[in-house]
Amino acid sequence: MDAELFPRDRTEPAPGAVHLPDWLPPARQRELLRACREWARPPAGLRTVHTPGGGTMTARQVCLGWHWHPYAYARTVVDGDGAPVKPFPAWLGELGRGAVTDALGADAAASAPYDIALINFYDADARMGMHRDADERSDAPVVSLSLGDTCVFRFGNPRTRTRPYTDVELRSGDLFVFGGPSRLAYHGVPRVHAGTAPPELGLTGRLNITLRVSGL
Ligand SMILES: O=C(O)CCC(=O)C(=O)O
Ligand SMILES: [Fe+2]
Repeated sequence: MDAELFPRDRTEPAPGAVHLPDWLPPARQRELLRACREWARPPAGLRTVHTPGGGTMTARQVCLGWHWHPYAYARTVVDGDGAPVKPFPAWLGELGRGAVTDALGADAAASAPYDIALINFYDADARMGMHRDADERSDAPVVSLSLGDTCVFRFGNPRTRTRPYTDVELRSGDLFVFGGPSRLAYHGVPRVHAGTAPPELGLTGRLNITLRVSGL
């Protein structure tokens, strides 16, 4: 990673979509990583996701609160070991509210509590195609936290998978929030930069945690 003379700035790549670099201090990153490692254990642990068209997602996933499977939510791991999904902890909801307040202001913080976490683990070859987070029944902003390796996060528009989009570099500790007119924007992860995680974190690869309000 190149050294930097100036801190990275907050940016708004699309209306309602905000990138806050270095939002999570190193100690909170380590705490969140420790929690992710617990959540990834079976039952209802980290799994490979298969899509109805016969595809396999390269990022492996574990869910809290509600289990996402293409393209719906359930209370048990219906496409895996069948176990009940792990509970969504209150402290993660507080983190989500704080994130939305910092990114979009207190008025944007959802009245309904955050109750879903999708945790994706990317190894060096993993990526995620352009998609919308459209299986929730709430227009509350999606909160995305990144740990470990830096990635290219492609953030687009609600109409098409293609341009216009902006490529944002998401590093360990970065926050990205998308709500309002960008809540249903297409986004994806075309690339992970292997070996770029902060060495003191102790993670090989990348974790992304998205927090959502189910409305279910
Ligand atoms: O890994 C990321 O940064 C994005 C993850 C994502 O888009 C999702 O879980 O729906
Ligand atoms: Fe997504």
